[in-house]
Amino acid sequence: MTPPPGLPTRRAARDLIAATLDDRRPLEEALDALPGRLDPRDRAAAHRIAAMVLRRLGSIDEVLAPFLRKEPPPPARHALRIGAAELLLLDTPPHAAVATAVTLAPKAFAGLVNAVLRKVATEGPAALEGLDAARLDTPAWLWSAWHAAYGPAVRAMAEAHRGPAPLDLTPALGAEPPSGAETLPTGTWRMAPGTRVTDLPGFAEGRFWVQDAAAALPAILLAPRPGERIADLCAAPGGKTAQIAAAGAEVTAVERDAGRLTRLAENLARLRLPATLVQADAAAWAPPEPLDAILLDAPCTATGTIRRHPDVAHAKRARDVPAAAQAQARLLAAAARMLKPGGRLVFATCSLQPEEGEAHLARAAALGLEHQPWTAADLPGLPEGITPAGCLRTRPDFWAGRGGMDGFFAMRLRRPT
Ligand SMILES: C[S@@+](CC[C@H](N)C(=O)[O-])C[C@H]1O[C@@H](n2cnc3c(N)ncnc32)[C@H](O)[C@@H]1O
Repeated sequence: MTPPPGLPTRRAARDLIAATLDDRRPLEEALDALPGRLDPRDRAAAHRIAAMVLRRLGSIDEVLAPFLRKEPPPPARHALRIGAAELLLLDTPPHAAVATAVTLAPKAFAGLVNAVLRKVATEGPAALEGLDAARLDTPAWLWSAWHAAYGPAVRAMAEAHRGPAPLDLTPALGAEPPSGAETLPTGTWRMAPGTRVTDLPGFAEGRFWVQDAAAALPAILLAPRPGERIADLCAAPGGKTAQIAAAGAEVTAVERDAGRLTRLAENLARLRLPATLVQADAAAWAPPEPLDAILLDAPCTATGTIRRHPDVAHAKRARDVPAAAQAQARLLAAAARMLKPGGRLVFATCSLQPEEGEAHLARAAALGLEHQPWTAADLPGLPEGITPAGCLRTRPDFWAGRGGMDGFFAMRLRRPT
């Protein structure tokens, strides 16, 4: 049996939870901010604990509720959450889980944390079993929005968020999959959750890049052709730029954030793929001449990525959706002006909210763009991903038995000749 993680791990886990829940910072950013001296294994273990707390927050708080007479301050609450997650969900030996959570709590709350976690150790498993976890672990506004959009499938969607996501890779042309990879029907290589991409043979040589199976679909459906002039708007970290460049098109990647554009440049250098890089607001940028095609992967609430980023469920609020949709509409209008007559545009978001997906069909029509629906034949590996209206709509519960996929929306538009 692997020894339970120690105190530095739990301290780091608490810092990650506090950063995401109290300061509403992205988990990835909080991970980057952990002390550099932290051992990589401690860092990975802290990430695992924090991700579990964030995935199962509603259930964990519900199990704790009967043992708390009043709300403890956040540092004590987070120590309790970590202890409960370890006791109930992470198979940590009870004495280790309780003892480290007690040390983690502010001194004045050590007794409370000790008493509550001892009760959780004995009564918690049965209490957890009786809960409606899918519902409790999904913020209420997301549950109702998804229920309105997808009906009873909301339950399977919520259940898909319960476990860690696999590592998905898009292969470079002619590359062979690493051992242990499952090749999915749409061409993605899938590795077990927790696989470190940098440890895989072929990583440094640029034989693949990290990209969720669903995130690979918009560029596949754009069907870039050699020699076409294509802009990838909102491009970093560059998964879709790489797909377009690998198809032989002349791609210009437009990204507003300088740091993220640097990451995109590093990724393309590793993959030995060419692209013109532009740091600009895509809504204000104009190409030197009208384009054959555009991929607009617009910034969004990212509610389709909760299985990879459990912090998103807690960071976003209902009011973020109309704000994101408005920014997307502005980018869509700008993109429409960049196309040559007959040029095509794939608009995509990794959101499950229809306001950031299907609702843009009407906006596109108002801009004078024609919708060019896809059919199931355009996506042979995943016919269920094409809606009756001819858009791409994936959900986290698709391919549930194989590890799921991100929620994505995409539609294809054409500027009339
Ligand atoms: C959803 S991510 C794009 C993922 C990327 N297409 C890929 O496949 O790797 C959105 C990106 O858009 C960038 N962004 C947001 N607003 C932008 C704007 N107005 N102009 C250009 N880039 C923008 C963000 O910095 C972020 O890197």
